[in-house]
Amino acid sequence: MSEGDNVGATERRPSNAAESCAVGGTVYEADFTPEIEQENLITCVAKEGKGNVPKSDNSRVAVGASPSVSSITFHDLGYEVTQRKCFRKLPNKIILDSVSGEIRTGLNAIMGPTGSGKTTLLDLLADRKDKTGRSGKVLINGQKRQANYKTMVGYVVQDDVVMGTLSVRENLEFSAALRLPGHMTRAQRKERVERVIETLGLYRCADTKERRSFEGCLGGERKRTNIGMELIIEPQVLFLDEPTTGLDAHTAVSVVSLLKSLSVNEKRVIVLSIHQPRYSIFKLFDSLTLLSQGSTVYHGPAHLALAYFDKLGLHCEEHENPADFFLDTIIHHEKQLRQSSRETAVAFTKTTVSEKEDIDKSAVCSESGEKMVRLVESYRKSEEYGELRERIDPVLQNVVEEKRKEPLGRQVARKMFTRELYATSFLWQLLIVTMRSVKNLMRSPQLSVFQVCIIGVFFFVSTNQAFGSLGAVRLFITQKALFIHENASGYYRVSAFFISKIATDLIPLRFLPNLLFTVIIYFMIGLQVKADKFFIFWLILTLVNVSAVSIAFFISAGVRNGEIANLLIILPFIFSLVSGTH
Ligand SMILES: Nc1ncnc2c1ncn2[C@@H]1O[C@H](COP(=O)(O)OP(=O)(O)OP(=O)(O)O)[C@@H](O)[C@H]1O
Repeated sequence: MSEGDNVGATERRPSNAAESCAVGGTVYEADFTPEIEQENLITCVAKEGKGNVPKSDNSRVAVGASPSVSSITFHDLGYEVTQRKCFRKLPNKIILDSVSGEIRTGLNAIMGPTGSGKTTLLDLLADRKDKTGRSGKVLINGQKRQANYKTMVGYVVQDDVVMGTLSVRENLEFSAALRLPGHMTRAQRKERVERVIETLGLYRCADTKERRSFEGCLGGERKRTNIGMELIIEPQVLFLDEPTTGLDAHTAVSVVSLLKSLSVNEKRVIVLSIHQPRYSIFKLFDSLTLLSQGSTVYHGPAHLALAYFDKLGLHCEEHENPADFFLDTIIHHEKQLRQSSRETAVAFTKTTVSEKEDIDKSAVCSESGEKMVRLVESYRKSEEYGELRERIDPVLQNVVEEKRKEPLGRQVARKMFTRELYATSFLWQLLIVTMRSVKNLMRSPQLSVFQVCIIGVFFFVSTNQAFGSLGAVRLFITQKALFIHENASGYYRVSAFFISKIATDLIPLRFLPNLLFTVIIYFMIGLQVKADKFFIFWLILTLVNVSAVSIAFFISAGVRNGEIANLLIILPFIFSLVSGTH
Protein backbone atom coordinates (compact mmCIF):
# COMPACT_ATOMS: atom_id res chain seq x y z
CA MET A 1 0.00 0.00 0.00
CA SER A 2 1.28 3.46 -0.74
CA GLU A 3 0.87 6.30 1.66
CA GLY A 4 -1.69 8.10 -0.25
CA ASP A 5 -3.77 5.11 -1.03
CA ASN A 6 -6.06 4.80 1.88
CA VAL A 7 -6.02 8.40 2.70
CA GLY A 8 -9.00 8.88 1.02
CA ALA A 9 -12.10 10.58 0.65
CA THR A 10 -13.81 7.50 1.83
CA GLU A 11 -16.83 8.21 3.97
CA ARG A 12 -16.39 7.72 7.70
CA ARG A 13 -18.05 4.54 8.51
CA PRO A 14 -18.73 2.75 11.77
CA SER A 15 -15.83 0.49 12.54
CA ASN A 16 -15.92 -2.86 14.18
CA ALA A 17 -15.45 -3.41 17.88
CA ALA A 18 -11.77 -4.15 17.56
CA GLU A 19 -11.20 -0.71 16.09
CA SER A 20 -12.95 1.10 18.91
CA CYS A 21 -10.92 2.68 21.62
CA ALA A 22 -11.43 4.90 24.61
CA VAL A 23 -9.55 8.02 25.54
CA GLY A 24 -10.37 10.15 28.49
CA GLY A 25 -13.46 8.07 29.13
CA THR A 26 -14.68 8.55 25.57
CA VAL A 27 -15.23 5.66 23.23
CA TYR A 28 -13.50 6.40 19.95
CA GLU A 29 -13.90 4.67 16.67
CA ALA A 30 -10.86 4.15 14.53
CA ASP A 31 -11.11 6.14 11.37
CA PHE A 32 -9.49 3.90 8.84
CA THR A 33 -10.52 1.26 6.40
CA PRO A 34 -8.21 -1.73 6.69
CA GLU A 35 -9.15 -3.30 3.38
CA ILE A 36 -7.86 -0.27 1.53
CA GLU A 37 -4.42 -1.02 2.94
CA GLN A 38 -4.34 -4.03 0.66
CA GLU A 39 -4.70 -1.99 -2.46
CA ASN A 40 -1.60 -1.04 -4.32
CA LEU A 41 -2.52 2.35 -5.60
CA ILE A 42 0.11 4.49 -7.11
CA THR A 43 -1.17 7.87 -8.08
CA CYS A 44 -2.73 10.40 -5.87
CA VAL A 45 -3.61 13.15 -8.25
CA ALA A 46 -4.07 16.42 -6.47
CA LYS A 47 -7.42 18.07 -6.67
CA GLU A 48 -8.62 20.99 -4.68
CA GLY A 49 -12.05 21.61 -3.32
CA LYS A 50 -14.89 19.50 -2.21
CA GLY A 51 -16.41 19.04 -5.62
CA ASN A 52 -13.17 17.74 -6.99
CA VAL A 53 -12.81 14.57 -5.02
CA PRO A 54 -12.27 11.95 -7.68
CA LYS A 55 -14.33 8.82 -7.45
CA SER A 56 -11.85 6.42 -8.98
CA ASP A 57 -9.91 4.28 -6.56
CA ASN A 58 -6.50 5.20 -7.82
CA SER A 59 -6.85 8.89 -7.18
CA ARG A 60 -8.26 9.19 -3.72
CA VAL A 61 -7.77 12.45 -1.98
CA ALA A 62 -6.39 12.11 1.43
CA VAL A 63 -7.00 15.21 3.38
CA GLY A 64 -8.67 15.06 6.74
CA ALA A 65 -8.97 11.31 6.87
CA SER A 66 -6.46 9.18 8.71
CA PRO A 67 -4.69 6.43 6.90
CA SER A 68 -3.46 3.60 9.05
CA VAL A 69 0.22 4.10 9.75
CA SER A 70 1.95 1.39 11.68
CA SER A 71 5.59 2.16 10.97
CA ILE A 72 7.89 4.91 9.85
CA THR A 73 11.39 3.95 8.83
CA PHE A 74 14.09 6.47 8.16
CA HIS A 75 17.24 5.63 6.28
CA ASP A 76 20.50 7.59 6.61
CA LEU A 77 18.78 10.90 7.12
CA GLY A 78 21.11 13.83 6.78
CA TYR A 79 20.76 17.58 6.76
CA GLU A 80 23.37 20.21 6.13
CA VAL A 81 23.31 23.94 5.58
CA THR A 82 25.64 26.18 3.66
CA GLN A 83 27.58 28.77 5.63
CA ARG A 84 29.07 32.07 4.53
CA LYS A 85 31.34 34.58 6.19
CA CYS A 86 31.79 37.95 4.51
CA PHE A 87 30.79 36.55 1.09
CA ARG A 88 33.22 33.65 1.60
CA LYS A 89 31.72 30.19 1.38
CA LEU A 90 32.62 28.04 4.37
CA PRO A 91 32.31 24.24 4.53
CA ASN A 92 28.71 23.07 4.98
CA LYS A 93 27.49 22.72 8.56
CA ILE A 94 26.29 19.17 9.19
CA ILE A 95 23.22 19.28 11.39
CA LEU A 96 22.12 15.67 11.08
CA ASP A 97 24.53 12.94 10.06
CA SER A 98 23.16 9.68 8.64
CA VAL A 99 20.49 8.95 11.23
CA SER A 100 18.50 5.73 10.73
CA GLY A 101 15.73 4.08 12.66
CA GLU A 102 12.20 2.86 12.84
CA ILE A 103 9.23 4.24 14.68
CA ARG A 104 6.08 2.30 15.40
CA THR A 105 2.68 2.88 16.96
CA GLY A 106 3.26 4.23 20.47
CA LEU A 107 5.06 7.08 22.16
CA ASN A 108 8.46 7.66 20.55
CA ALA A 109 10.84 10.14 22.11
CA ILE A 110 13.79 11.95 20.59
CA MET A 111 16.16 13.18 23.29
CA GLY A 112 19.44 15.01 23.30
CA PRO A 113 21.17 18.13 24.57
CA THR A 114 20.36 21.55 23.11
CA GLY A 115 21.44 21.77 19.49
CA SER A 116 21.77 18.01 19.05
CA GLY A 117 19.36 18.01 16.09
CA LYS A 118 16.07 16.88 17.69
CA THR A 119 13.90 19.44 15.93
CA THR A 120 15.72 18.87 12.64
CA LEU A 121 15.06 15.13 12.83
CA LEU A 122 11.42 15.76 13.70
CA ASP A 123 11.10 18.21 10.79
CA LEU A 124 12.65 15.75 8.36
CA LEU A 125 10.29 13.00 9.49
CA ALA A 126 7.33 15.38 9.12
CA ASP A 127 8.62 16.60 5.73
CA ARG A 128 8.93 20.17 6.90
CA LYS A 129 12.48 20.89 5.82
CA ASP A 130 13.64 22.52 2.67
CA LYS A 131 14.80 20.05 -0.02
CA THR A 132 18.26 21.59 -0.30
CA GLY A 133 20.68 19.99 2.09
CA ARG A 134 18.44 17.01 2.77
CA SER A 135 19.54 13.43 2.20
CA GLY A 136 18.21 9.96 3.04
CA LYS A 137 14.75 8.50 2.86
CA VAL A 138 11.65 8.35 5.05
CA LEU A 139 9.20 5.53 4.34
CA ILE A 140 5.70 5.17 5.73
CA ASN A 141 4.48 1.61 6.02
CA GLY A 142 7.38 0.72 3.74
CA GLN A 143 6.29 3.14 1.00
CA LYS A 144 7.44 6.56 -0.16
CA ARG A 145 5.62 9.55 1.27
CA GLN A 146 2.92 10.96 -0.98
CA ALA A 147 2.43 14.62 -1.85
CA ASN A 148 -0.41 14.93 0.63
CA TYR A 149 1.69 13.63 3.52
CA LYS A 150 1.94 17.00 5.25
CA THR A 151 -1.81 17.34 5.36
CA MET A 152 -2.23 13.87 6.86
CA VAL A 153 0.07 14.23 9.82
CA GLY A 154 -0.21 16.56 12.79
CA TYR A 155 2.71 18.73 13.91
CA VAL A 156 2.61 20.64 17.17
CA VAL A 157 5.32 23.29 17.28
CA GLN A 158 7.09 24.33 20.44
CA ASP A 159 5.38 27.72 20.87
CA ASP A 160 1.67 28.49 20.96
CA VAL A 161 0.47 29.12 17.43
CA VAL A 162 -3.21 29.78 17.87
CA MET A 163 -5.04 33.07 17.51
CA GLY A 164 -4.92 34.67 20.94
CA THR A 165 -8.13 36.65 20.58
CA LEU A 166 -10.29 33.60 19.80
CA SER A 167 -11.55 31.10 22.33
CA VAL A 168 -10.35 27.50 22.36
CA ARG A 169 -13.55 26.32 20.67
CA GLU A 170 -13.28 28.99 17.96
CA ASN A 171 -9.68 28.02 17.26
CA LEU A 172 -10.64 24.37 16.97
CA GLU A 173 -13.56 25.29 14.71
CA PHE A 174 -11.15 27.22 12.50
CA SER A 175 -8.90 24.18 12.19
CA ALA A 176 -11.92 21.94 11.49
CA ALA A 177 -13.30 24.30 8.83
CA LEU A 178 -10.04 24.34 6.91
CA ARG A 179 -8.51 20.95 7.47
CA LEU A 180 -11.43 18.56 7.37
CA PRO A 181 -12.60 17.47 3.93
CA GLY A 182 -15.07 19.80 2.24
CA HIS A 183 -17.68 17.06 1.97
CA MET A 184 -18.12 16.92 5.74
CA THR A 185 -21.21 18.72 6.94
CA ARG A 186 -21.23 21.52 9.50
CA ALA A 187 -22.75 19.11 12.05
CA GLN A 188 -19.99 16.57 11.46
CA ARG A 189 -17.33 19.21 11.90
CA LYS A 190 -18.98 20.43 15.09
CA GLU A 191 -19.11 16.90 16.41
CA ARG A 192 -15.38 16.51 15.70
CA VAL A 193 -14.62 19.71 17.60
CA GLU A 194 -16.68 18.57 20.57
CA ARG A 195 -14.95 15.22 20.54
CA VAL A 196 -11.51 16.85 20.63
CA ILE A 197 -12.58 19.13 23.49
CA GLU A 198 -13.81 16.09 25.39
CA THR A 199 -10.72 14.00 24.66
CA LEU A 200 -8.36 16.73 25.76
CA GLY A 201 -10.43 17.79 28.75
CA LEU A 202 -10.74 21.37 27.57
CA TYR A 203 -14.26 22.09 28.88
CA ARG A 204 -13.11 24.61 31.45
CA CYS A 205 -11.58 26.96 28.96
CA ALA A 206 -13.41 26.03 25.75
CA ASP A 207 -15.40 29.25 25.80
CA THR A 208 -13.28 31.40 28.06
CA LYS A 209 -15.29 34.53 28.33
CA GLU A 210 -13.47 36.44 31.04
CA ARG A 211 -11.03 37.79 28.51
CA ARG A 212 -12.96 36.32 25.60
CA SER A 213 -9.82 34.69 24.43
CA PHE A 214 -7.38 31.86 24.44
CA GLU A 215 -5.14 34.03 26.59
CA GLY A 216 -7.43 33.29 29.52
CA CYS A 217 -6.29 29.63 29.54
CA LEU A 218 -3.65 27.99 31.72
CA GLY A 219 -0.33 26.72 30.27
CA GLY A 220 -1.45 23.08 30.10
CA GLU A 221 -4.74 24.06 28.47
CA ARG A 222 -2.90 26.11 25.89
CA LYS A 223 -0.64 23.22 25.03
CA ARG A 224 -3.62 20.87 24.83
CA THR A 225 -5.36 23.34 22.52
CA ASN A 226 -2.33 23.31 20.25
CA ILE A 227 -2.49 19.52 20.25
CA GLY A 228 -6.24 19.72 19.62
CA MET A 229 -5.70 21.86 16.50
CA GLU A 230 -3.83 18.86 15.06
CA LEU A 231 -6.08 16.15 16.48
CA ILE A 232 -9.00 17.65 14.56
CA ILE A 233 -7.91 15.71 11.47
CA GLU A 234 -7.40 12.58 13.58
CA PRO A 235 -3.91 12.06 12.22
CA GLN A 236 -2.37 8.65 12.54
CA VAL A 237 1.01 10.31 13.05
CA LEU A 238 1.46 13.20 15.44
CA PHE A 239 4.75 15.05 15.80
CA LEU A 240 5.39 17.32 18.77
CA ASP A 241 8.40 19.57 19.23
CA GLU A 242 9.23 19.83 22.94
CA PRO A 243 5.59 19.71 24.13
CA THR A 244 6.58 20.11 27.78
CA THR A 245 8.67 23.26 27.41
CA GLY A 246 7.35 26.07 29.58
CA LEU A 247 5.00 23.81 31.56
CA ASP A 248 5.30 23.07 35.26
CA ALA A 249 6.25 19.52 36.22
CA HIS A 250 2.71 18.38 36.99
CA THR A 251 1.23 19.82 33.79
CA ALA A 252 4.08 18.33 31.75
CA VAL A 253 3.29 14.87 33.11
CA SER A 254 -0.41 15.30 32.36
CA VAL A 255 0.28 16.39 28.77
CA VAL A 256 2.61 13.45 28.09
CA SER A 257 0.17 11.03 29.79
CA LEU A 258 -2.51 12.30 27.44
CA LEU A 259 -0.22 11.60 24.47
CA LYS A 260 0.48 8.16 25.83
CA SER A 261 -3.24 7.40 26.10
CA LEU A 262 -3.74 8.59 22.51
CA SER A 263 -0.98 6.29 21.33
CA VAL A 264 -2.31 3.30 23.24
CA ASN A 265 -6.05 3.72 22.83
CA GLU A 266 -6.12 5.11 19.33
CA LYS A 267 -3.09 3.27 17.97
CA ARG A 268 -1.42 6.46 16.85
CA VAL A 269 2.24 6.97 16.08
CA ILE A 270 3.38 9.80 18.33
CA VAL A 271 6.85 11.24 17.95
CA LEU A 272 8.04 13.94 20.31
CA SER A 273 11.28 15.71 20.94
CA ILE A 274 12.03 16.41 24.55
CA HIS A 275 14.99 17.88 26.34
CA GLN A 276 15.26 16.38 29.82
CA PRO A 277 12.09 14.74 31.09
CA ARG A 278 11.50 13.66 34.67
CA TYR A 279 11.25 9.95 35.38
CA SER A 280 7.45 9.81 35.44
CA ILE A 281 7.52 11.06 31.85
CA PHE A 282 10.48 8.96 30.74
CA LYS A 283 8.83 5.72 31.77
CA LEU A 284 5.94 6.42 29.39
CA PHE A 285 8.20 6.27 26.31
CA ASP A 286 8.04 3.21 24.10
CA SER A 287 11.03 3.98 21.96
CA LEU A 288 13.96 6.31 22.48
CA THR A 289 16.31 8.03 20.06
CA LEU A 290 19.29 9.71 21.69
CA LEU A 291 21.15 12.27 19.64
CA SER A 292 24.51 13.90 20.12
CA GLN A 293 25.68 16.61 17.72
CA GLY A 294 23.44 15.30 14.95
CA SER A 295 24.36 11.61 15.26
CA THR A 296 22.58 8.72 16.92
CA VAL A 297 23.90 7.54 20.24
CA TYR A 298 21.09 5.08 20.87
CA HIS A 299 17.92 4.10 19.08
CA GLY A 300 15.61 1.37 20.29
CA PRO A 301 13.13 0.44 23.01
CA ALA A 302 13.27 2.96 25.85
CA HIS A 303 13.37 0.29 28.54
CA LEU A 304 16.50 -1.30 27.01
CA ALA A 305 18.52 1.90 26.80
CA LEU A 306 20.04 1.55 30.28
CA ALA A 307 21.19 -1.99 29.51
CA TYR A 308 22.84 -0.74 26.31
CA PHE A 309 24.79 1.95 28.18
CA ASP A 310 25.69 -0.64 30.80
CA LYS A 311 27.34 -2.71 28.08
CA LEU A 312 29.50 0.31 27.23
CA GLY A 313 30.59 0.45 30.87
CA LEU A 314 28.45 3.48 31.64
CA HIS A 315 26.34 2.74 34.70
CA CYS A 316 23.37 4.67 35.95
CA GLU A 317 23.15 5.04 39.73
CA GLU A 318 20.29 3.16 41.33
CA HIS A 319 18.09 6.16 42.10
CA GLU A 320 19.14 8.37 39.24
CA ASN A 321 16.65 9.42 36.60
CA PRO A 322 17.71 7.58 33.40
CA ALA A 323 16.87 10.67 31.32
CA ASP A 324 19.27 12.78 33.42
CA PHE A 325 21.89 10.04 33.18
CA PHE A 326 21.68 9.90 29.35
CA LEU A 327 21.84 13.66 28.97
CA ASP A 328 24.75 14.02 31.43
CA THR A 329 26.64 11.19 29.74
CA ILE A 330 26.17 12.71 26.28
CA ILE A 331 27.15 16.21 27.41
CA HIS A 332 30.22 14.85 29.24
CA HIS A 333 31.13 12.87 26.13
CA GLU A 334 30.80 15.93 23.89
CA LYS A 335 33.05 17.87 26.25
CA GLN A 336 35.63 15.08 26.17
CA LEU A 337 35.49 15.03 22.38
CA ARG A 338 36.18 18.76 22.17
CA GLN A 339 39.07 18.42 24.60
CA SER A 340 40.40 15.40 22.76
CA SER A 341 40.37 17.16 19.42
CA ARG A 342 42.25 20.11 20.97
CA GLU A 343 44.85 17.72 22.41
CA THR A 344 45.13 15.90 19.10
CA ALA A 345 45.73 19.19 17.31
CA VAL A 346 48.49 20.07 19.80
CA ALA A 347 50.04 16.60 19.46
CA PHE A 348 50.05 16.96 15.69
CA THR A 349 51.86 20.27 15.77
CA LYS A 350 54.54 18.86 18.08
CA THR A 351 55.33 15.74 16.03
CA THR A 352 57.29 15.17 12.87
CA VAL A 353 55.58 14.21 9.63
CA SER A 354 56.37 10.50 9.97
CA GLU A 355 55.11 10.42 13.56
CA LYS A 356 51.90 12.16 12.55
CA GLU A 357 50.92 9.15 10.50
CA ASP A 358 51.20 6.95 13.57
CA ILE A 359 48.94 9.02 15.75
CA ASP A 360 45.67 7.27 16.26
CA LYS A 361 43.27 10.07 16.97
CA SER A 362 40.85 7.78 18.75
CA ALA A 363 43.55 6.77 21.21
CA VAL A 364 43.96 10.26 22.55
CA CYS A 365 42.49 10.46 26.00
CA SER A 366 41.39 13.52 27.83
CA GLU A 367 43.79 15.31 30.20
CA SER A 368 42.11 13.83 33.24
CA GLY A 369 43.17 10.42 31.97
CA GLU A 370 39.61 9.19 31.67
CA LYS A 371 39.03 6.54 29.08
CA MET A 372 36.70 7.92 26.51
CA VAL A 373 33.83 5.87 25.16
CA ARG A 374 33.03 7.13 21.69
CA LEU A 375 29.27 6.98 21.86
CA VAL A 376 28.47 7.47 18.18
CA GLU A 377 31.06 4.99 16.95
CA SER A 378 30.09 2.46 19.64
CA TYR A 379 26.46 2.67 18.56
CA ARG A 380 27.33 2.18 14.88
CA LYS A 381 29.31 -0.93 15.77
CA SER A 382 26.68 -2.26 18.19
CA GLU A 383 24.47 -5.33 17.91
CA GLU A 384 21.42 -3.06 18.26
CA TYR A 385 22.41 -1.04 15.20
CA GLY A 386 23.19 -4.22 13.22
CA GLU A 387 19.76 -5.64 13.98
CA LEU A 388 18.09 -2.36 13.07
CA ARG A 389 19.80 -2.32 9.67
CA GLU A 390 18.76 -5.92 9.09
CA ARG A 391 15.15 -4.88 9.66
CA ILE A 392 15.04 -1.60 7.76
CA ASP A 393 17.43 -2.15 4.83
CA PRO A 394 15.12 -4.67 3.05
CA VAL A 395 12.25 -2.15 3.37
CA LEU A 396 14.25 0.45 1.47
CA GLN A 397 15.47 -2.17 -1.00
CA ASN A 398 11.83 -3.04 -1.85
CA VAL A 399 11.03 0.58 -2.61
CA VAL A 400 14.12 0.95 -4.78
CA GLU A 401 13.21 -2.19 -6.71
CA GLU A 402 9.59 -1.14 -7.13
CA LYS A 403 10.76 2.18 -8.49
CA ARG A 404 13.13 0.45 -10.88
CA LYS A 405 10.26 -1.65 -12.20
CA GLU A 406 7.97 1.34 -12.69
CA PRO A 407 8.11 2.65 -16.27
CA LEU A 408 9.95 5.95 -16.56
CA GLY A 409 6.97 7.69 -18.21
CA ARG A 410 4.77 6.83 -15.25
CA GLN A 411 7.34 8.12 -12.78
CA VAL A 412 7.56 11.42 -14.65
CA ALA A 413 3.75 11.69 -14.94
CA ARG A 414 3.36 11.04 -11.22
CA LYS A 415 5.85 13.78 -10.38
CA MET A 416 4.23 16.22 -12.79
CA PHE A 417 0.63 15.70 -11.77
CA THR A 418 1.07 15.32 -8.07
CA ARG A 419 0.96 18.45 -6.03
CA GLU A 420 0.17 19.25 -2.44
CA LEU A 421 -3.42 18.88 -1.43
CA TYR A 422 -5.68 21.12 0.54
CA ALA A 423 -8.82 19.87 2.17
CA THR A 424 -10.98 22.74 1.00
CA SER A 425 -11.40 25.04 -1.96
CA PHE A 426 -9.64 28.37 -2.34
CA LEU A 427 -12.84 30.39 -1.87
CA TRP A 428 -13.75 28.53 1.30
CA GLN A 429 -10.26 29.14 2.72
CA LEU A 430 -10.52 32.82 1.81
CA LEU A 431 -13.86 33.09 3.58
CA ILE A 432 -12.77 31.32 6.76
CA VAL A 433 -9.45 33.16 7.07
CA THR A 434 -11.15 36.52 6.42
CA MET A 435 -13.82 35.81 9.03
CA ARG A 436 -11.12 35.03 11.55
CA SER A 437 -9.26 38.25 10.75
CA VAL A 438 -12.47 40.28 11.15
CA LYS A 439 -13.16 38.64 14.52
CA ASN A 440 -9.61 39.33 15.61
CA LEU A 441 -9.93 42.96 14.56
CA MET A 442 -13.23 43.39 16.38
CA ARG A 443 -11.87 41.88 19.56
CA SER A 444 -8.88 44.15 19.69
CA PRO A 445 -10.37 47.55 18.76
CA GLN A 446 -7.61 49.46 20.55
CA LEU A 447 -5.11 47.89 18.20
CA SER A 448 -7.14 48.86 15.12
CA VAL A 449 -7.61 52.47 16.31
CA PHE A 450 -3.94 52.71 17.15
CA GLN A 451 -3.02 51.38 13.71
CA VAL A 452 -5.23 53.96 11.98
CA CYS A 453 -3.70 56.76 14.08
CA ILE A 454 -0.16 55.63 13.38
CA ILE A 455 -0.82 55.37 9.64
CA GLY A 456 -2.34 58.88 9.75
CA VAL A 457 0.68 60.26 11.57
CA PHE A 458 3.10 58.74 9.06
CA PHE A 459 1.03 60.12 6.20
CA PHE A 460 1.04 63.67 7.51
CA VAL A 461 4.69 63.58 8.52
CA SER A 462 5.82 62.51 5.04
CA THR A 463 3.40 64.97 3.36
CA ASN A 464 4.93 67.71 5.47
CA GLN A 465 8.39 66.70 4.26
CA ALA A 466 7.34 66.83 0.61
CA PHE A 467 5.49 70.14 0.71
CA GLY A 468 8.08 71.70 3.00
CA SER A 469 10.56 71.59 0.13
CA LEU A 470 8.49 73.75 -2.20
CA GLY A 471 10.80 76.68 -1.39
CA ALA A 472 13.69 74.93 -3.13
CA VAL A 473 12.03 75.48 -6.48
CA ARG A 474 13.29 79.09 -6.59
CA LEU A 475 16.91 78.16 -5.84
CA PHE A 476 18.25 78.33 -9.40
CA ILE A 477 15.59 80.66 -10.81
CA THR A 478 16.51 83.66 -8.65
CA GLN A 479 20.21 83.42 -9.39
CA LYS A 480 19.98 82.26 -12.97
CA ALA A 481 21.12 85.56 -14.52
CA LEU A 482 24.08 85.77 -12.16
CA PHE A 483 25.09 82.18 -12.89
CA ILE A 484 24.85 82.61 -16.66
CA HIS A 485 27.07 85.68 -16.53
CA GLU A 486 29.68 84.17 -14.21
CA ASN A 487 29.80 80.90 -16.08
CA ALA A 488 30.12 82.62 -19.45
CA SER A 489 32.98 84.74 -18.06
CA GLY A 490 34.83 81.58 -16.97
CA TYR A 491 34.52 82.16 -13.21
CA TYR A 492 33.81 78.49 -12.47
CA ARG A 493 32.62 75.21 -13.89
CA VAL A 494 28.90 74.33 -13.87
CA SER A 495 29.63 71.35 -11.60
CA ALA A 496 31.39 73.54 -8.99
CA PHE A 497 28.41 75.91 -8.86
CA PHE A 498 25.91 73.05 -8.72
CA ILE A 499 27.67 71.11 -5.95
CA SER A 500 28.19 74.22 -3.82
CA LYS A 501 24.51 75.10 -4.15
CA ILE A 502 23.41 71.59 -3.25
CA ALA A 503 25.75 71.41 -0.26
CA THR A 504 24.64 74.76 1.12
CA ASP A 505 21.01 73.75 0.70
CA LEU A 506 21.11 70.15 1.88
CA ILE A 507 23.04 70.36 5.12
CA PRO A 508 21.70 73.54 6.79
CA LEU A 509 18.21 73.44 5.30
CA ARG A 510 17.41 69.71 5.05
CA PHE A 511 19.46 67.42 7.30
CA LEU A 512 19.68 69.57 10.43
CA PRO A 513 16.07 70.86 10.56
CA ASN A 514 14.94 67.33 9.81
CA LEU A 515 16.90 65.98 12.75
CA LEU A 516 15.27 68.55 15.05
CA PHE A 517 11.86 67.72 13.61
CA THR A 518 12.48 63.97 14.14
CA VAL A 519 13.56 64.47 17.77
CA ILE A 520 10.25 66.21 18.52
CA ILE A 521 7.88 64.08 16.50
CA TYR A 522 9.47 60.65 17.16
CA PHE A 523 9.04 60.78 20.92
CA MET A 524 5.69 62.58 20.71
CA ILE A 525 4.22 59.66 18.73
CA GLY A 526 5.68 57.26 21.27
CA LEU A 527 7.74 55.15 18.87
CA GLN A 528 10.33 52.67 20.15
CA VAL A 529 13.09 54.22 22.22
CA LYS A 530 15.92 52.55 20.34
CA ALA A 531 18.78 54.36 18.63
CA ASP A 532 18.71 52.28 15.44
CA LYS A 533 14.93 52.74 15.02
CA PHE A 534 15.26 56.47 15.64
CA PHE A 535 17.94 56.93 12.98
CA ILE A 536 16.05 54.76 10.49
CA PHE A 537 13.02 57.03 11.00
CA TRP A 538 15.19 60.13 10.53
CA LEU A 539 16.82 58.62 7.44
CA ILE A 540 13.43 57.84 5.87
CA LEU A 541 12.16 61.39 6.48
CA THR A 542 15.39 62.85 5.11
CA LEU A 543 15.18 60.67 1.99
CA VAL A 544 11.57 61.76 1.42
CA ASN A 545 12.71 65.35 1.79
CA VAL A 546 15.74 64.94 -0.47
CA SER A 547 13.63 63.27 -3.19
CA ALA A 548 11.13 66.14 -3.07
CA VAL A 549 13.96 68.70 -3.16
CA SER A 550 15.57 66.92 -6.14
CA ILE A 551 12.33 67.27 -8.12
CA ALA A 552 12.23 70.94 -7.14
CA PHE A 553 15.86 71.48 -8.30
CA PHE A 554 15.15 69.71 -11.55
CA ILE A 555 12.21 72.02 -12.30
CA SER A 556 14.08 75.07 -11.05
CA ALA A 557 16.97 74.43 -13.43
CA GLY A 558 14.74 74.20 -16.50
CA VAL A 559 12.10 76.87 -15.92
CA ARG A 560 12.56 80.65 -16.01
CA ASN A 561 9.26 81.75 -14.54
CA GLY A 562 8.77 81.22 -10.80
CA GLU A 563 4.98 80.96 -11.07
CA ILE A 564 5.17 78.18 -13.64
CA ALA A 565 7.81 76.39 -11.57
CA ASN A 566 5.44 76.45 -8.58
CA LEU A 567 2.66 74.91 -10.65
CA LEU A 568 4.93 72.23 -12.08
CA ILE A 569 6.28 71.17 -8.71
CA ILE A 570 2.79 70.79 -7.22
CA LEU A 571 1.76 68.26 -9.89
CA PRO A 572 4.09 65.37 -8.94
CA PHE A 573 3.49 66.03 -5.24
CA ILE A 574 -0.28 65.85 -5.64
CA PHE A 575 0.08 62.73 -7.73
CA SER A 576 2.21 60.99 -5.07
CA LEU A 577 -0.17 62.21 -2.36
CA VAL A 578 -3.16 60.65 -4.10
CA SER A 579 -1.37 57.40 -4.91
CA GLY A 580 0.34 57.21 -1.50
CA THR A 581 3.83 56.92 -3.01
CA HIS A 582 5.52 59.81 -1.29
N1 LIG B 1 19.10 26.54 8.95
C1 LIG B 1 20.08 26.46 9.82
N2 LIG B 1 21.24 27.14 9.63
C2 LIG B 1 22.27 27.06 10.49
N3 LIG B 1 22.24 26.29 11.61
C3 LIG B 1 21.12 25.61 11.85
C4 LIG B 1 19.99 25.64 10.98
N4 LIG B 1 19.02 24.83 11.49
C5 LIG B 1 19.53 24.33 12.63
N5 LIG B 1 20.77 24.78 12.85
C6 LIG B 1 21.67 24.43 13.96
O1 LIG B 1 21.67 23.03 14.05
C7 LIG B 1 21.72 22.60 15.39
C8 LIG B 1 20.58 21.66 15.66
O2 LIG B 1 19.36 22.38 15.63
P1 LIG B 1 18.00 21.78 16.19
O3 LIG B 1 17.04 22.90 16.31
O4 LIG B 1 17.60 20.63 15.36
O5 LIG B 1 18.47 21.29 17.61
P2 LIG B 1 17.61 20.87 18.87
O6 LIG B 1 18.25 19.66 19.44
O7 LIG B 1 16.18 20.79 18.53
O8 LIG B 1 17.88 22.11 19.81
P3 LIG B 1 16.92 22.76 20.94
O9 LIG B 1 16.81 21.76 22.04
O10 LIG B 1 17.69 23.98 21.34
O11 LIG B 1 15.63 23.09 20.25
C9 LIG B 1 21.68 23.86 16.24
O12 LIG B 1 22.99 24.17 16.61
C10 LIG B 1 21.12 24.91 15.31
O13 LIG B 1 21.64 26.17 15.63
